[in-house]
Amino acid sequence: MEEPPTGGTDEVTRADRGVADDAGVAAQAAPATPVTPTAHSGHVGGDDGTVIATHALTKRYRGGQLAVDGLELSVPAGSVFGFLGPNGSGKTTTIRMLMGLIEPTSGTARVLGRPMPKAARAVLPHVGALIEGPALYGFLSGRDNLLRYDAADPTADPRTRRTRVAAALDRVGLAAASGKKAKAYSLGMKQRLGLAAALLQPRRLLVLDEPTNGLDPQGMREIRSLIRELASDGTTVFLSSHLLDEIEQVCTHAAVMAQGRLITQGAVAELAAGTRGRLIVTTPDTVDAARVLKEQGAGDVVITEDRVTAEPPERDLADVNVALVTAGVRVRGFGVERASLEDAFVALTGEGFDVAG
Ligand SMILES: Nc1ncnc2c1ncn2[C@@H]1O[C@H](COP(=O)(O)OP(=O)(O)OP(=O)(O)O)[C@@H](O)[C@H]1O
Repeated sequence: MEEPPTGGTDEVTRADRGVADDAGVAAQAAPATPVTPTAHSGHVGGDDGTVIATHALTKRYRGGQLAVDGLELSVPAGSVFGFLGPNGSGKTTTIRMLMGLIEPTSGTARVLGRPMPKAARAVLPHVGALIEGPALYGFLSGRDNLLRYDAADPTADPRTRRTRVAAALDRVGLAAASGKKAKAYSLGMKQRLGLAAALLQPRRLLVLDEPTNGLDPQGMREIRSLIRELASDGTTVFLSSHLLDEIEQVCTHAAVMAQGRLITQGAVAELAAGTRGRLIVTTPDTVDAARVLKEQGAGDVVITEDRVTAEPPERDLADVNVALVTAGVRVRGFGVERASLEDAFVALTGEGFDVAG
């Protein structure tokens, strides 16, 4: 498919995006993209229990970069779905296609049961999005920023605007700071204000692109607990992240991307369970223990201080323990650590998970 004729960019439209900013606040994709539903918008579906479904979704940028390659994504309703991958693996490109901001080169994407970008006008009012940081006016207070967002939504009743804005501020814990100028907000507060904008209307789906990026640990915890709260109300949350532990902490489901391709997807517990954990032996006799473990068929034996870790051999681990003790190794601890999503990623790709920004 040809690129859309939008003045040399890959954008379908920038009409709904934020603009002015006097305080260096990221003025990029608008959260809670307000779009007028069309006469033929009708019912927005996705009733097969899948909120996002893509088929062979592919994006090749003009420069030739294959950013997303044949993606088959399936996001169940009610899930907190983590879209995980190192920087540059194609997450943002995928999200931009899902939100109808750019056209796929080939393949299809359905959001809430409708094709994107074709049905964007019908679908987007049901979707709250926070992409690449919220677009805020730094010289306006948090509350006034939200009032502007709400006013930009032609479906929002002006008579209930103030109540709606107050409720959204309260929801994200910004009620007390709502009179402060947005430029005085911390990064975490700006993210929360972006989330508040996405929550002005009831949403069936929230799409959050790296919502904790750049936040300090406290800010990360706050946003994560907010996401959990939102999900407990039944809203499906689709969030991208390059942080494995974030996905493990927050998400029920995940898809793992690497170099534009889907590596795996499914319930987080099952993704990790499919991978064997590591055998951990705690002992003062690490060198002997490492030798015995190798003799017993263990792979990737690593010594760290008083621990030897290894890929468990195929045999009964009770026999491995007996072999250690028989060889005179004083075993203080012996067990298999549950596999993490990172172990699963490494097992699937044969590579470490590069989180370098
Ligand atoms: N507008 C563009 N034009 C050309 N190439 C692009 C464009 N946007 C992204 N890319 C390239 O496409 C690939 C995927 O980028 P994308 O931003 O989708 O990845 P990502 O997983 O979201 O990474 P990050 O977390 O760093 O944003 C990268 O190699 C990137 O350089």
